[in-house]
Order: sequence, then structure tokens, then C-alpha cells
Amino acid sequence: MKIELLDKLRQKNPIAFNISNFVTVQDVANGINAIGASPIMSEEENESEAMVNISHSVTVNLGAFTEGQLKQIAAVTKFANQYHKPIVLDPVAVGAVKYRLDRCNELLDNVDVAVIRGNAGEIAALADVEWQAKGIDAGEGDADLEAIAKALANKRNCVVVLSGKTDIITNGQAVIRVYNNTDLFKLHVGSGDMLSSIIGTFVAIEDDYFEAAQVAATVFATAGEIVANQMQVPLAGSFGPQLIDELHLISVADVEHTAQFD
Ligand SMILES: Nc1ncnc2c1ncn2[C@@H]1O[C@H](COP(=O)(O)OP(=O)(O)OP(=O)(O)O)[C@@H](O)[C@H]1O
Ligand SMILES: Cc1ncsc1CCO
Ligand SMILES: [Mg+2]
Repeated sequence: MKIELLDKLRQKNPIAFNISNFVTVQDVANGINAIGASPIMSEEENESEAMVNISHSVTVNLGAFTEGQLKQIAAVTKFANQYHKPIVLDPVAVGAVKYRLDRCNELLDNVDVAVIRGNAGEIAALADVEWQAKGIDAGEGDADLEAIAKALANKRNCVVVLSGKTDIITNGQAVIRVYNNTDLFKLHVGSGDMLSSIIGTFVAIEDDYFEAAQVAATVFATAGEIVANQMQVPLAGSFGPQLIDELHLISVADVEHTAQFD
């Protein structure tokens, strides 16, 4: 794995355009900034082309969209394909709300995305596999997670990151697993949104999106583990800010020393 992409990211400081959600937008912006990219957010359809033009990648988070934003998302993603800017898609709660699943599938029918990052419930829904999602959370199911992730990657011709205790990353053929050694991520709403946006920063500087997604997931998992190891008592409220601090501090050597993947 090319962990040294972390240094390249900081050198290039790419502009990462995010259509975010109102719940976690600040953590997402600060996470992007901390790791070494430059976040920009917009909800205005009229500036879609200009925003895509100045950006190096586009991350679309479907966490809390309105009908008006669907038009903006359609415009932004069309321009992103036209100007060859990679798109990362976060299909929040598509496993729990059919309206979301339908809108998300319409989007995927119309644009090419580089990476889809979701939890098991979201990836299962997009792959048409039976699963009991629970709101924004993964929920329960007994389908084979690697098989679901591969099926979606092949269906949509993209890289899929299925996050969970073990992150499963696939281009439809090869699979890489990243092991998370802290469950504090689950106590922080928006960990998943942050991960998707961090993937957005790496696809901005690396054309091999499979490699970019692996490095992003590995750096993120390691940052969380370092924070968990430093906390005397595991606390949900302070995990988020410390995670942002660690995304700022973390080095290639830290990741190489701590990360677990195969
Ligand atoms: N059971 C778990 N143990 C350890 N880490 C986990 C676990 N589940 C998820 N994670 C990690 O938490 C982060 C968020 O992944 P998750 O699958 O919870 O996304 P999500 O459901 O979209 O989250 P959110 O809704 O909070 O944005 C990822 O970095 C993932 O690796
Ligand atoms: C809680 C919540 N509701 C819609 S989006 C969001 C943040 C996690 O994506
Ligand atoms: Mg999510």
C-alpha cells in the first residue's frame, strides 16, 4: 500500500469540494483541512460548474438532501464527469429509507463515480441484497460482506469501501481489509462522513482510486486507534476533536508502524 500518498496529499493540498450534510459538515471540513487538503462546500446549483472547475475531487454525501439539492447534485456530478473530477459518493441511510435508495440509484444510473463508501446496510441495499439497516447505522444481516462489496463494485464499475469493524475495500476483483482496533468511531456521529471525505482528498491526488481508497481508510483507522490509545477513559464527546487533531499530526511512519491490513 502506498502510504506515502499522505505526504503527496500534504504537498499538493488539493481542493476537495463537498456536498455535505448539515449534521456533520463542520467535522467533515475540519477533517479535510487537518489531513492536508482544502475543503469547500456549496449548496447552490448556480455555482455548480465553477465549483467543479476549481476543485480536484467531489464528495457527495446524501445525508440530509432536499429536493432542491437533488438538482444541485445532478448538476455538480454531471460537470464532475465532464471535467474528469473523481466523485466519492456516501449513500447515507439508503438501506433504511426507500426514497433515498431510489434517488441514489437514479444518480448512479446517470453518472460515473470513482468510489462509493457506505456501511454494510447501505452497500447491501445498493447491491440489492437483503439486510436490516437501522437508520444511519449498519444494522443486522448475514450476507457475505465481501461478496456484497464486490457485487456493487462490479454493478457500478467503481471502487467500494464497506466500512465496519473491518473495512472492506474492493475494485470488484481484489479485496483489501483494514482492521479497526477501536470502536470509539461508532460513538462519534459522522465518522463515516469524515471517512468518505478523506477518501475524497486522496482521489484528488491519485488516479488509482483503489489505491487512494485503501490509503485513506488505513490512515483514518490508524488515527482513530492512536487517539483511543491516548485516551485515559474512552469518551464519545472528546473523540471527535482528538481525531481531527490526530489527522493533522499523523505521519507516514505512524501509519506504517500501527496500521493493520491485508
Ligand atoms: N464495529 C466497529 N468497530 C470499529 N470501527 C468501526 C466499527 N464500525 C465502523 N467503524 C469505523 O467507523 C468509521 C465509520 O464507519 P461506519 O461504518 O460507522 O460509517 P457510517 O455508518 O456511515 O457512520 P456515520 O453515520 O457516523 O457517518 C469507519 O472508519 C469504520 O472503519
Ligand atoms: C444523523 C444524521 N442524519 C442525517 S445525516 C446524519 C449524519 C450521519 O451521516
Ligand atoms: Mg454514514
